Amino acid sequence: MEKIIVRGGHQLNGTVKVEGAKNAVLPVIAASLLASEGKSVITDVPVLADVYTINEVIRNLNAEVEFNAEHNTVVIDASNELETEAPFEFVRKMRASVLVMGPLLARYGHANVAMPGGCAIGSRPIDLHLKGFEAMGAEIHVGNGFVEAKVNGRLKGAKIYLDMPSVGATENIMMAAALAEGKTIIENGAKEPEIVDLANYLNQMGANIIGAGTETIRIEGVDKLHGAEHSIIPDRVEAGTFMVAAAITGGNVLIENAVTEHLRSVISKLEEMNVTVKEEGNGVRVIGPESGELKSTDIKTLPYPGFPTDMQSQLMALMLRAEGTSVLTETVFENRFMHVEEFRRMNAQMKIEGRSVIIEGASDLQGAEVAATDLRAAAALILAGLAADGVTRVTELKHLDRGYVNLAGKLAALGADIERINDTDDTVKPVTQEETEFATKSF
Ligand SMILES: CC(=O)N[C@H]1[C@@H](OP(=O)(O)OP(=O)(O)OC[C@H]2O[C@@H](n3ccc(=O)[nH]c3=O)[C@H](O)[C@@H]2O)O[C@H](CO)[C@@H](O)[C@@H]1O
Ligand SMILES: C=C(OP(=O)(O)O)C(=O)O
Repeated sequence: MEKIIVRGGHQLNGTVKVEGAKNAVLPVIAASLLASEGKSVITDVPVLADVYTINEVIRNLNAEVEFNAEHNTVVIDASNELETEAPFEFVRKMRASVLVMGPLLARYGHANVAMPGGCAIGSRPIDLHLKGFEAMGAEIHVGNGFVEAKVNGRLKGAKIYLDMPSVGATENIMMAAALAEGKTIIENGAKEPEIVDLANYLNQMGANIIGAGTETIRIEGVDKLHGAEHSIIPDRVEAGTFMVAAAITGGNVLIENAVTEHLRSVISKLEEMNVTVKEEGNGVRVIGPESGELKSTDIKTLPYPGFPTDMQSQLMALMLRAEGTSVLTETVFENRFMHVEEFRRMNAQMKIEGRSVIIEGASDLQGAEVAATDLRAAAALILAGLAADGVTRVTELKHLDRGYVNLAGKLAALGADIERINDTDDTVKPVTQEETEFATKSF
């Protein structure tokens, strides 16, 4: 079994570079299905399991995809006639596969995608995506584990109010509306930087979208879209994870490519906790306080620009080491506290009360064998391990590989005592880019 082994107590120092954002590249690759002519060239693509999965999804739909992992580039030619069915084997691995629905429906008037189902962080329905398609004239049929959307002729532009600013629904509707007849207005849309990145890519493809990044997005449908070149924005969650790694070890780390504008809410909480954060060059320098000087704080997760749910478990790890009582409230997903039990195995003093976790710090964290319950929980357990006494072993690394490129290797380069091992052959080896690629290819 693959494990990450962390021996805590080492300060992190040096420079680390952030990859392209997972949550930006997945919709961008899905959007490439809208191009009935020309090739798309996507750069700054992170080498992640989820990227291999979305590439497989669109290959299966008959798009041509070349992933040059060494150069972080994906070239997509979707000018062939495409299939319109995405089976469960892909959607099960990665919920973002549902993002092919908007493009297929808009281009072919038909999409049949396996129902994503719930996952470890919540039930995650797609009702808002479907309501949007219906408002544009699609008929929706749910049965036999699939959700099918059909329209006679083209989708028609519509005014769509989202009950909540769902990232995926905003993306799916924006992609569908790009090729619809007439104007679509999305109200109460998600404002995440990844939405802006997708809109920029769609506009490069010939779409006419304004207002992305605000709650009202206006899309004037066009008849055709073509391939385009696009580079993916840096991953704000990976950047935030390294910020916590520096803070929790009392280290001093320059995080290159971190976009401070995308990280305001995280930076503000780190500063409240007595962590120093300074913009430097094209990144951010994070300096953790001396041991015993981290201060407690309260955090509530919210849609952007509020505090991101994808940084909740990492900040929870930091709160464990802060003096005093911290309260962390999760409002985006109803069940994103599975990591609490794992932290408790590391001697964390905390309890769940409804949608909040009350943390009594500073806990004397002890190394333990812990299992990652989802992607960000995997990172958070590693972060806790950096500050724990003794050896922490983190298992269930398939979650980690979905969203972090070589996290163990990057932390080791900053001075952490960390390695990734495979128990079955007992060889202890550092994680290289090639190994990550190899491991993720077989997913
Ligand atoms: C690939 C990707 O970009 N994933 C991100 C995306 O997920 P994702 O796009 O799935 O997240 P959403 O913003 O859609 O979900 C937010 C909340 O809305 C609910 N909801 C969503 C859609 C819907 O039709 N009905 C409904 O009730 C969800 O169950 C959840 O409680 O945004 C989340 C919230 O920032 C992040 O944690 C994920 O990392
Ligand atoms: C929840 C996440 O991703 P996904 O929506 O792909 O599950 C995440 O990136 O933390």
